[in-house]
Amino acid sequence: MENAKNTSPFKLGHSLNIGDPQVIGIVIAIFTVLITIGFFLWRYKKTARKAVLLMGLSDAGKTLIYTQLLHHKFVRTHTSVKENSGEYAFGKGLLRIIDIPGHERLRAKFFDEYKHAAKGIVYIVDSVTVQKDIRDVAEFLYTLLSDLVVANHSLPFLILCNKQDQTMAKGCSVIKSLLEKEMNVLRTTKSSQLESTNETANNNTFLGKKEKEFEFAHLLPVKVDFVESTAVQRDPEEPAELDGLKKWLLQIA
Ligand SMILES: Nc1nc2c(ncn2[C@@H]2O[C@H](COP(=O)(O)OP(=O)(O)OP(=O)(O)O)[C@@H](O)[C@H]2O)c(=O)[nH]1
Repeated sequence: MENAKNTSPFKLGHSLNIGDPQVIGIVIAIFTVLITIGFFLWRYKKTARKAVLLMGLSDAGKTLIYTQLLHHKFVRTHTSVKENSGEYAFGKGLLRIIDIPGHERLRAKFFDEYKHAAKGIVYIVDSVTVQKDIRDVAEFLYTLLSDLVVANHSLPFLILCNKQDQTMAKGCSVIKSLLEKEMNVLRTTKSSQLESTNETANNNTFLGKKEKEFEFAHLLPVKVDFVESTAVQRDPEEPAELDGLKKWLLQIA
């Protein structure tokens, strides 16, 4: 009994023997636990959701909004074939803004690549052509909203009604009701397509409340907000009008 007391590795003073295999075992165990915790913290930081995806049809203004937000300047843009990614810092906060190409053949691939890092999605709409392109605008939005990652993480959406400097631009409330009407139609066609082919959806294809007209408010806990923007400067000395977008970014950060 006396012997056991003296060899206890927890007893400081004369009984702590560094070469004791028991002590070595404990030290190795502590190191292993610390390294494992460190590794998980590092992985968590690396994969933490801090990206905001700029999405929408081609020509909506994503790349110009990206450059105005990050570099505060107007640039002549071209159809993007790859993503732009950069850090948007404000106060103590930091978000990664990712401008995803709007081209039909590219957008799904980029969305799949970045959706796991997304903290929110900005869906940019060309307010001039929205009525003419309503089917495509609504269909792409429907695809994004019914994605499982969006639903599981309740990712917030901002519908950004861009190009408000144009006289033919529709306002936010008109765009919202145009989209709600079209989403309603899409929802019916998508559910009957599924029924007729006897397929089971691999995502939440039914959006909103059954037996009710489609409303964005019914998507909660996925919150969908609408604001207006103008990404070109009306006057070269004046900044672009992106205040609504900036406020929303602050809210979700
Ligand atoms: N008048 C006006 N033009 C804008 C505005 N925002 C963007 N544009 C113009 O719209 C065109 C398309 O803008 P982009 O930023 O390239 O569009 P995009 O959404 O990135 O397009 P993709 O790269 O094809 O996905 C450019 O000529 C822009 O200068 C705006 O607020 N007002």
